[in-house]
Amino acid sequence: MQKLSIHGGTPLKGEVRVAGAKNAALPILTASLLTKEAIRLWNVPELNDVRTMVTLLQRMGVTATMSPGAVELQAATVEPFAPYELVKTMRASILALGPLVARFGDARVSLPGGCAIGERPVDLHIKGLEAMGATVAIEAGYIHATAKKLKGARIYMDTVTVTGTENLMMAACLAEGETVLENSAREPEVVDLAHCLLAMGAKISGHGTDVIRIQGVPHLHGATHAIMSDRIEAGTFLCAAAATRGSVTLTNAPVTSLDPVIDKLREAGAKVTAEGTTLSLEMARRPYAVGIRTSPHPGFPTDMQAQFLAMNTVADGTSVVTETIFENRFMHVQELRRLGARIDIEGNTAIVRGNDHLTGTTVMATDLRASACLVIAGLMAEGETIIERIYHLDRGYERLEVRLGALGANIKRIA
Ligand SMILES: CC(=O)N[C@H]1[C@@H](OP(=O)(O)OP(=O)(O)OC[C@H]2O[C@@H](n3ccc(=O)[nH]c3=O)[C@H](O)[C@@H]2O)O[C@H](CO)[C@@H](O)[C@@H]1O
Ligand SMILES: C=C(OP(=O)(O)O)C(=O)O
Repeated sequence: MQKLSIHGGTPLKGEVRVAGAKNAALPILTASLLTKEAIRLWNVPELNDVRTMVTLLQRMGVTATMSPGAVELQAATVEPFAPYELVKTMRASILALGPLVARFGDARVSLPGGCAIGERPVDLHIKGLEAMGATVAIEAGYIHATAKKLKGARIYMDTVTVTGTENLMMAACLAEGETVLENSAREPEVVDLAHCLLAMGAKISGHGTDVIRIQGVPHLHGATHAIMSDRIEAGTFLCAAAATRGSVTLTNAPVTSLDPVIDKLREAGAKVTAEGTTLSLEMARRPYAVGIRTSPHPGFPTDMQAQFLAMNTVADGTSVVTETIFENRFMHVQELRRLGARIDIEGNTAIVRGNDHLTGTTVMATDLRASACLVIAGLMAEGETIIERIYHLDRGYERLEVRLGALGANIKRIA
């Protein structure tokens, strides 16, 4: 199994281009199931999750051609079935459910099961499809949804769900009549999906707000779409630069969707400037401790909590970090403690007392952003940090060690 070896202590310096967003690419890839015509995507990140999604689509009969940064898909004939062996490696496979039942009237998608960061039920996806007239049964671990023709409905979601909103928005595109999604997610990735669907001929308004209206159409057509840049990858580079007291410039950066992250970096003492899609950060001092409370967009993203927690371990002062989205998203804390971090957990809150240094040792990554957190900790720690189980990292970061190496980090992948 591959590992990362990091010798910490070098401030990150230089320029890096932000890749396409994993969490926009995954739903947009499944949107290809909504039409028999070709969908051409640009700025597609080269990630294991993207390869898994393309494999899943190919397994269903979709033809896919991948070239660096681009994917072309055509779902002319499809077997609407997503098997457990692929769904269990990537929860986002649930995003096939809405498009499949909307276009083919019959879909069998494996239930994703639990996850290292929380239980992550999909009840709101199912309730929404039922409200649109689908019959949904759980059969031997599979969600089996059928509908002659989905019908538009007013759907209220009592919890803000990103993939739930995306699944229902895609399904509603081919439903009869109008669907209104109340308390829908406002995440930039939902908006990017809406832009792709609009290019395919969908009638959607209100994306980016908490009420999305979709007027169903009989058919969608082919389209070309460039995936938005990854705000979480960008935030991770910024956080790593701030934590190592470095200076970096990001190009192709999704600047406006980074407001909550930039705000906290400035509070930590970083100088952050933006010009067009270029974002620069300079950190001249030990970071100040910053309080974090995760919440749906435009609040502070849960996918950046672990990286800021890493920075807070060496900060000047004590911080309180509260995770409100996932009930078990502090698995990185016990690993950070092994590096010398002083963190107490009380329920969904971590209290971090800043230490003036961390010391390298062997740690284990438990999920995607926990891996990024440990990389940042390794970049700050004295001596060598070995990170095991980095397959989590490869799900969502494109050649991270190569790009950090180009910024001066002493980091390498070892067998
Ligand atoms: C592929 C993708 O885009 N993943 C992102 C997406 O995950 P994902 O879409 O899975 O996360 P959700 O927004 O659905 O989850 C938010 C909360 O809603 C709960 N919930 C969700 C659905 C449901 O049917 N019932 C229910 O109770 C979840 O358990 C969680 O507590 O949004 C998360 C929250 O920003 C991010 O961390 C993930 O990176
Ligand atoms: C939790 C994440 O992804 P997923 O929803 O694909 O597990 C993430 O990107 O941090």
